[in-house]
Amino acid sequence: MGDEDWEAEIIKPHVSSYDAAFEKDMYSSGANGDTFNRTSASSSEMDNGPSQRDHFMRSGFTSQRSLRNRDAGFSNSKFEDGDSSGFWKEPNNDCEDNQTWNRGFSKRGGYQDGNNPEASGPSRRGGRDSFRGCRGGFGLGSSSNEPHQDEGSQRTSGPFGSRRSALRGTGNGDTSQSRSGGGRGGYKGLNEEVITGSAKNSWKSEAEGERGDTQGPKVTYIPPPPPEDEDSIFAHYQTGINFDKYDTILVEVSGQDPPPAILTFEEANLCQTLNKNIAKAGYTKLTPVQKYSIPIILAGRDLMACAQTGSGKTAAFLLPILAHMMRDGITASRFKELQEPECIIVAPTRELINQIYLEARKFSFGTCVRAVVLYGGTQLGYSIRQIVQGCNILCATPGRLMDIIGKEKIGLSKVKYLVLDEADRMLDMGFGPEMKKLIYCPGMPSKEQRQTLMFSATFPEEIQRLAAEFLKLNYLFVAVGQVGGACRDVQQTVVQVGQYSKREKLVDILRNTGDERTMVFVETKKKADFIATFLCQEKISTTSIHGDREQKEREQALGDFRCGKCPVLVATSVAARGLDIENVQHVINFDLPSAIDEYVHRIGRTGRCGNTGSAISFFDPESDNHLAQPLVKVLSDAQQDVPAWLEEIAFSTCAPGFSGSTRGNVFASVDTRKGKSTLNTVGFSSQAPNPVDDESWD
Ligand SMILES: Nc1ncnc2c1ncn2[C@@H]1O[C@H](COP(=O)(O)OP(=O)(O)OP(=O)(O)O)[C@@H](O)[C@H]1O
Repeated sequence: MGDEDWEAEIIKPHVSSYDAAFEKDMYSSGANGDTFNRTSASSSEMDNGPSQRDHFMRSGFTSQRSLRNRDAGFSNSKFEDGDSSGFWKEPNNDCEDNQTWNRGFSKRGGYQDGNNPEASGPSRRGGRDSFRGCRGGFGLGSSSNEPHQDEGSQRTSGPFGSRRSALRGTGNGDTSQSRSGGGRGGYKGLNEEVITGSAKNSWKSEAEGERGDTQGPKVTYIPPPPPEDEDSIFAHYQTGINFDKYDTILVEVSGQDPPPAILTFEEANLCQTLNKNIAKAGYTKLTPVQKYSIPIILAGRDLMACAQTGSGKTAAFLLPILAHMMRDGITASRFKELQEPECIIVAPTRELINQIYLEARKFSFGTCVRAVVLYGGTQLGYSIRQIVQGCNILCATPGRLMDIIGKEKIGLSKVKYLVLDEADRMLDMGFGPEMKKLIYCPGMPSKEQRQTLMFSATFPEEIQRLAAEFLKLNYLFVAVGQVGGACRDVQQTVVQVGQYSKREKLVDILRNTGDERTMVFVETKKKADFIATFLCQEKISTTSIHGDREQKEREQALGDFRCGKCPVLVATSVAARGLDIENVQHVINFDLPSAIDEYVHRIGRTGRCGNTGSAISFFDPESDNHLAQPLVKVLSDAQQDVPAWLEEIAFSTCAPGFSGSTRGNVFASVDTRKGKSTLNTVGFSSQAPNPVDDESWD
């Protein structure tokens, strides 16, 4: 869309780009309405490997004692006698010893002990689950070739993987979107998403070829409004049996003069409306990150907070910000041409920022604080229409945010709070430049004049150092448990599976999990389509989410997964961070990510808020050896069984400084201001995701 168009679009009614004929094609006749391209993954294509059965399928997986003991569903004999059709076969040497045993790494002790804006505005309603519609499954692009054939070469072999900076334009925001067909990279448009290629070295030519193409089809998608009824707004899932165990996790606060933690919501002294909303949301007890972060933010301090996945970081920043806004009053008015939000929240993906927005809307319910969300893949005019109606809390993905700033639809001079959720991702090579642009935008208050808050479950040291540019010198660092550690409520299992055996194993697992919600992570968009297609062919109701799907499809896929219509969601790393979906019981890493922090985020889609979950990861020694050491560390720190074979690989690929023994090092403080940490950082990402990862981000 050209610059000249958006004004008109504000006035004109819009229909989305949705094409009924296309939908009919794409959403027909699969298992449970799922669609797949029957010609694209024909059995002949899939069944052209060696025909011998993989030894591992007979004996390896079932020898995982912990798995069998803890989750009978996974230790079914199906692993021993799966059918032989339709799979690539793997020579039988991909699992010599799959026994799980402890060698001093696991079971090392338990948890460580450790104006009066209120009610004056129009009420806004909606719900946390804005993703409506449980219609079709997924539409698929062509995936006629086995994807791994062009992916293997992209896997990283070094500890930090190969890195590539994201290429972003600075255009007008409405973008051309490619479908996944043809397996091309995911050029998604200016500013919103990275330009990538699915084949080695292809990104460059694609970037050059498409960068100047701002004339692609208009993005006209307007997301459905979130539900407006109070029940939907405050819908929530129950905290799990381990919620109270959060209290035993050791918390360390570093930096000068931190305010004391609070123990109860009452101690936070929030206004009545906020307290009501907290109660309606079902929150009765603070999580550790909330106990420490809320008073720090209320005291006006800058903060970098690291706490495990699913432990309530969103409310930890939203509640004190809202409390301040209620106390200080707000200035935005729906009648102003230029909206000047007091708070800007950025997050790396569209679905995550939408989720944060819904949380902001929930907690600000019944107040005159108005939250707005902007993200790519939606009509720019629609974004602008949202803003001009009044905007106090602006939740945005970086690309769309910079577009809107460029259009002078928001002013930055009133910004008091800048929040970077998934901050390590927001500061890496992919988004870092955009974030720097943001803080140096004309009008943006300097770091001395604003409060900057960063949250994540992982905080590589290099990223912490980069963060200093955004934060006041005396910022506080809150570490809940092990920085970068996995949530202990997720039972982690790593199994050795060769590339060619993965699909068979996946199907076996999914047949056992049945309708239990399961997220399957793969490394590339093309593979996500391929695996989703394959699962549908296997009559497993599946949908997929990745950066090549149109936004409407992404939201629909998430909606279908949330409501259980499609209990299996195949995803790239676009869904790895932040997504809070009720009842996700299993995460399967069909492909391991190239960096361990990504692993921590992925498995954190289950086991949230004190609930338990399981994660199974397929470890392919051909491509994943670089992850062995950090994986051993993450498993042992989370008191999980470490397979002997994984330890062997970890020791054999031992980097200087890796002791193997992490005993006694359950909690390592890694506020970089305190000097070099004891954490071994091999395999921890410090910059950007590798080219395969970042193709899916926006
Ligand atoms: N004090 C609380 N009491 C009950 N539920 C809570 C509390 N705090 C947060 N929750 C709920 O816990 C779930 C996880 O919270 P949230 O999404 O903020 O986690 P997170 O730490 O940001 O996770 P991630 O690292 O994956 O982004 C949400 O459903 C949220 O509503």
